Amino acid sequence: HDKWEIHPSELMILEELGSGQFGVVRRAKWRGSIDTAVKMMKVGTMSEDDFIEEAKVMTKLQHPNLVQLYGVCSKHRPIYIITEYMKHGSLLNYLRRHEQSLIGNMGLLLDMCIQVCKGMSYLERHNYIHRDLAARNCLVGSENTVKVADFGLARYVLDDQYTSSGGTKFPIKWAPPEVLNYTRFSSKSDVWAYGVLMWEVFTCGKMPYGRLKNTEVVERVQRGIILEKPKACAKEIYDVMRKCWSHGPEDRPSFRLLKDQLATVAQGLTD
Ligand SMILES: Cn1cc(-c2ccnc(-n3ncc4cc(C(C)(C)C)cc(F)c4c3=O)c2CO)cc(Nc2ccncn2)c1=O
Repeated sequence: HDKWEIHPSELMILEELGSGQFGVVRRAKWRGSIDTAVKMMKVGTMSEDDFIEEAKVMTKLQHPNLVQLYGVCSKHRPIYIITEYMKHGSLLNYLRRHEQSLIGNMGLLLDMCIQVCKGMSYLERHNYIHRDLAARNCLVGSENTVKVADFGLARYVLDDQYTSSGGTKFPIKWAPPEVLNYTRFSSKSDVWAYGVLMWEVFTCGKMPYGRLKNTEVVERVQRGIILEKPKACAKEIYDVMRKCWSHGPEDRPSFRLLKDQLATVAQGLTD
């Protein structure tokens, strides 16, 4: 019996949580009491057999700052992907909705960044690359817990508008030079994206580079022009962001190092 295979009869499907490029995601109760989110994968949007194979690995990735994959319903189409439920939805929407109460609270904003860093440090330790880290792909639960979601799923997207760096859906604004030029993903390209996520957090959900077109952003990133310091951000926090945007991946800190650096900054805030 495959542990990661969930029988649909164990799910009581409830309200819709949203719909992305993969189809609808709904809240569900699993085995009567466990709150879950169920992705009902629109056929043709993802290479399902490859994903189902990978799901066995993903269910083993367990950390307080990763949205837990509980399992899949893979015996029918569409397949279902069942994960942990996070009641406040995406970090991006949370930042935008709570800007007034968040903007002055540097300690809370920094804590959100540190939680994401812890989840990413765990993935880094397991040689697992996210490939689309951004505030929109993190989720907020009770007591301001923040978790990284949908890690690794980018590999199974079939839409080449999303997968190719020239595509209209490619996350250009979160991509470092080596990804823009050679789609060379690594934990260090996740670190670049993490720097942009920190910028999103300290601007309470602004769009990086404003309304600049993707071509203009590519040009700037390749010339070494980086995002400006957000007003609500202390200089030593911006210094950490800038290190994440080092042109060469080898000059960027690891998530492991970032975790220690941010903890030191957080300590400095409370002293
Ligand atoms: C687990 N989970 C998922 C979602 C939820 C809902 C709709 N779309 C998504 N998304 N969002 C983004 C997304 C992105 C990808 C990439 C491959 C990285 C491009 C792949 C996905 F499969 C998704 C997905 O399914 C999510 C994120 O997986 C919402 C939750 N919660 C709430 C609560 C209140 N209001 C709204 N959502 C929740 O707890």
